[in-house]
Amino acid sequence: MVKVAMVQMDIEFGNPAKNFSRVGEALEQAKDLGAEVVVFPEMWNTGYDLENLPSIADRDGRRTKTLVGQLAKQLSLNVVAGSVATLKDGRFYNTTYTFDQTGKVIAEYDKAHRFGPMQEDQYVAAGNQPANYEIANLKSASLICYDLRFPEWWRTAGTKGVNVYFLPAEWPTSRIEQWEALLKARAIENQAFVIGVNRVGDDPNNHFNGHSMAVAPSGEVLANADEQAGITIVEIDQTAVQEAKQLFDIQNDRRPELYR
Ligand SMILES: O=C(O)CCC(=O)C(=O)O
Repeated sequence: MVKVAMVQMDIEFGNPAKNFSRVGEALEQAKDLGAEVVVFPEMWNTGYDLENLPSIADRDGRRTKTLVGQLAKQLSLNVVAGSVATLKDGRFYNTTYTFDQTGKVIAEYDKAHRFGPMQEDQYVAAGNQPANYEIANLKSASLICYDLRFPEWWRTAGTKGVNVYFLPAEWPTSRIEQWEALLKARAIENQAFVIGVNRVGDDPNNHFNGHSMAVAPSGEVLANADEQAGITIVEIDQTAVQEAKQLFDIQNDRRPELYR
C-alpha cells in the first residue's frame, strides 16, 4: 500500500511567491497526514497568467527544484509537483517535475496537448515525450490536464508498463462531469490507477471546483475530493493492476496495425 496525497489548492493568479509558500505548507501538512507521494495541480506557480510569463515563469524550473527538492528531501517525500510554467531555452512550457525522497528530479514532462480556449497554444511550446518513471515503487507516468482527452497518448505512455497515471489539472467547473467520466474511462481502458488533481477557486476566466479523484483499474472511485481546498489521502495497492489483467490484458490484446 502506498499513501498518496492529492493537494487540491487555490492558486493566486500571477503570484508565484504566494503559491510557492502555499505549496511548502501543503508538503508539511501532507507529511503529517502520513503521505508517501504528494501530488499538486496544474500551473500552480502562476495560474494561467500567460501574458505575464516573461516575468513570472520559472527559469529552467530552478525555483521549483530548489523549494520542492529541499522539502522533498527534508520531509522524505516523493512529489509529483503538479505542473509549473517554465522558461527553457527561450520558450515557455507547462512542465511537471517529479521528485524522489532525496529531492532529486527523476522525471520531467512538458504538456503535449495545449488547450486552445485558454490560448495556451499561443504562449506555450508543446512537449513531445511521455514521462515514465518509478516512484515509491509505483510504475508511473505523468500527463497534464487537456492530455486527458487523448487516449492515444495514454496508450503510448502505457506501452512501457504503467500502473499509476498522475494528471495535474486546472479543469473548469463547467465541464466537471466530463472530467469525472474521462478519469474513469482512462483508468478502465488502461487497467491502471488514475490520480487526477484539480484546483479550486477562480481566475479571470474560469471557476474551478476541484473534484480531484483517484480511480482504481476497475473504475471504482477510491476518493473524490469534492469542492473544498484540502488534502485527500488515498491508499494504492498496485496488485490490483495485476488482478485486473489476469482476466484480460487490454494492452496485450491491442492490434496497432488496425489503428491508422
Ligand atoms: O479539456 C478541458 O476541458 C480542460 C482542459 C484545460 O483546462 C487545460 O488543459 O488547462
